[in-house]
Amino acid sequence: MSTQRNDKRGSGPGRTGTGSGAGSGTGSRPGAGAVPGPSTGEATEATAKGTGAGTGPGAGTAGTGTAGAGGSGASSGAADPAGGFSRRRLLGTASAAGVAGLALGGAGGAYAHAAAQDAPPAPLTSLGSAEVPFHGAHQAGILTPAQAHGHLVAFDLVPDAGRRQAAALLRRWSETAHRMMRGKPPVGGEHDTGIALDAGPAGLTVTFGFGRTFFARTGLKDRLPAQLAPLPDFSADALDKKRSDGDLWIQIGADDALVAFHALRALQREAAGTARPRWQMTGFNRSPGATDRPRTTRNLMGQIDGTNNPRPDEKDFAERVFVPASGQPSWMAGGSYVVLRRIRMLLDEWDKHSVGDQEKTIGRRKSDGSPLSGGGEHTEPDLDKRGKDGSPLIAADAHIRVTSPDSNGGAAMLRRPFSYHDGFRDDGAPDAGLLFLAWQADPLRGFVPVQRKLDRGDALSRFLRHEASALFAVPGGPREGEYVGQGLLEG
Ligand SMILES: C=CC1=C(C)c2cc3[nH]c(cc4nc(cc5[nH]c(cc1n2)c(C)c5CCC(=O)O)C(CCC(=O)O)=C4C)c(C)c3C=C
Ligand SMILES: [Fe+2]
Repeated sequence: MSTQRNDKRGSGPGRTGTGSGAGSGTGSRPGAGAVPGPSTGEATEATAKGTGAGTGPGAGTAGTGTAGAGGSGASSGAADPAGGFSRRRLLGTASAAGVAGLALGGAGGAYAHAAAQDAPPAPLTSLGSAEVPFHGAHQAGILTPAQAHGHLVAFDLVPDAGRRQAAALLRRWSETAHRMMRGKPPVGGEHDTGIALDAGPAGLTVTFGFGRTFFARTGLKDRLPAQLAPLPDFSADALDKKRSDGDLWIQIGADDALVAFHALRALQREAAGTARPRWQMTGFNRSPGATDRPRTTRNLMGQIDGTNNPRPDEKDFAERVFVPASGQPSWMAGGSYVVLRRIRMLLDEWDKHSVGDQEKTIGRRKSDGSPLSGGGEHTEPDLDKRGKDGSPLIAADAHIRVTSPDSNGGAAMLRRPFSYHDGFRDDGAPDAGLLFLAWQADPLRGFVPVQRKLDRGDALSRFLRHEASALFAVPGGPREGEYVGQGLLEG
């Protein structure tokens, strides 16, 4: 089904992904190179403009299928050419059902009924139909441009679940992730509430990881990677242990909020009896198409954030981000280690400062992200350049100086964060900030040395509070017929 969808619309750059040996979900970014991360969020929309999104497949399905009436219809809809069931086709059959007098209820129902009669079945937009491959050298959701909606959720195995139960869970989860990333309902569709029934996969990615505690609980201590050693304590940490760590981790991203929640709900349901949610965080990024052209996203402090991420076209990119094929342990080949930090921003404090002060704090202009040493957003910052008064244009404590690989023995990481806002605190301040996600081949050559420096005090840290922390081993992408982590659990 989904292949057909992409074929008809053209599979140009964006979240249709390259699916090449380079790994799954490598969207490329028109006009700005294949830069992963927040900056690429608009690639899909930019692609849509040039790919004739109007030629929708399945446009003639209305009235031909079995109307999957009601909530569980996702599992009883029209068969697609690949032998599965497609929400896209169900959109057509639902229209037919409406004409046949299905109770839709209320004004919305009346509107839907009229719309179903008047309009030909509308094709999904390119945003809805964007599909990221599940299989590949790397799991999807690392190189994939960061989506507009994200959920991060950690699970702990229940006391009597061991290696066998964990393997069965990863097999179930992988199958469901694979299905949903193609716009199909999850495994066990009879229990599915059809939350995203009318939508395509909308760039859905599901990424799985293993925490340090998983290995003791499953008798796999001999396979624990050295890279999962606990992160050091940082002096400014104020970590909530209940929202930190975990045996298992899932990152979900999609450009539609219902698609993202649907995946979260399905995966949580499938964990029942084997693992319990430990914590969950919800985040967001700019929506594809919100800007005039693909632009690097902004964080909640208003800064352009993601400019100087390592790029896949750089020669040392793969070795910085991914465990090599010959790396140890062997089950982590093609994998990566992700550090999560929930970082609250002191926005009320931040807002009191002038734009000039805010720019000095980072070392870049707020308007266009250009470094204070001159040039445009993508000009390399000149850390040696001085102003007329002899002082460095990028201050000694500016965030980009303190975090730059040049200041940290080459340490680098791929940042792919989500913003979050969870209401207001007792003092009235927003509980908002960054779900900071850093991907690297080894945290000791990525996050750790840089955070040690930040902990000693850069200008930005005054406005930040690290409130939760976790580190997970994220294995390479599965091959066809495999589940994520099979090399660990069965190797
Ligand atoms: C330990 C690593 C890092 C943490 C924690 C971190 C938090 C954090 N950063 C911003 C905003 C920006 N960061 C920028 C650049 C940047 N940040 C890190 C690392 C951490 N940031 C690195 C390695 C870099 C790149 C440095 C370089 O090579 O130039 C920028 C500038 C634009 C960009 O390149 O992305 C901003 C803005 C926030 C708000 C934050 C915590 C909430
Ligand atoms: Fe940063």
